Amino acid sequence: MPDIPLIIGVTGGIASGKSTVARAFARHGIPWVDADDVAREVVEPGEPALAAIAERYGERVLQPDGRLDRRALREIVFADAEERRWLEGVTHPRIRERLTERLAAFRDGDAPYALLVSPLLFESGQHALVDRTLVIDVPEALQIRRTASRDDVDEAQAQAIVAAQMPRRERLARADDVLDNDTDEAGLAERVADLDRRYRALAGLPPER
Ligand SMILES: CC(C)(COP(=O)(O)OP(=O)(O)OC[C@H]1O[C@@H](n2cnc3c(N)ncnc32)[C@H](O)[C@@H]1O)[C@@H](O)C(=O)NCCC(=O)NCCS
Ligand SMILES: Nc1ncnc2c1ncn2[C@@H]1O[C@H](COP(=O)(O)OP(=O)(O)OP(=O)(O)O)[C@@H](O)[C@H]1O
Repeated sequence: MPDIPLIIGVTGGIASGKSTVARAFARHGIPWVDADDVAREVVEPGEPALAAIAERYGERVLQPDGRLDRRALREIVFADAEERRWLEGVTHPRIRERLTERLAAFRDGDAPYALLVSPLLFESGQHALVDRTLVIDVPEALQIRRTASRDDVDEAQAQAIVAAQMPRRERLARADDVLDNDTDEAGLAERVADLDRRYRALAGLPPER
């Protein structure tokens, strides 16, 4: 029997649909923490990670008000793997520390299970924080299309971000569960409802009434 509540690690490449899936689970009363949100918190003004980034790259990665210019940093780190590894070295330990705190609060709470949503669950070792993993899977062409239509990135940069992440096949091989998101939002909601029933059973709870 796992700890109650169970923590499910939800992962998938950029624009695979993780946030959309998390919102669908929220409709079943399931809370989540998103590693991308926590990654933003650790580079807020006053945080040591932002000071380290400013020291390495200077003014060109800061906005006039002193906040991080995310687009400028994105262009640096997705063009150069060494810079990306440096940035991860500065941010990931801090992200992990905060995720650990948030997950501990979920374990003390009364939800049947909770989600850790992270694009780099396997790459960053965050999978050690969860009991079970769910991979959101989409074909690469659809992933690139959804990235380019949602974010202010062109197709070449979307490709570079995908190339910086774990290959689809490897991620699938490591998954406990897979949610195929090559569907519309209604189809996605049905797949989430099935998983919710499964996770409640795994947590030793009756289905939602
Ligand atoms: C490079 C940064 C400034 C770009 O910011 P931006 O607002 O443009 O993008 P955002 O943070 O919303 O990330 C969008 C997507 O990019 C991908 N991504 C982000 N960081 C990485 C990385 N280090 N390696 C591979 N993919 C990444 C993820 O799929 C993520 O969902 C930012 O992503 C960052 O600080 N990354 C390092 C921290 C990190 O690894 N975050 C991922 C969650 S642990
Ligand atoms: N089943 C679906 N049908 C149609 N559009 C979808 C579906 N799932 C996701 N999308 C769209 O694809 C885009 C990416 O989805 P979402 O933001 O949930 O992905 P994500 O994995 O959280 O992305 P990231 O980690 O890059 O922030 C969004 O514009 C979303 O509305």
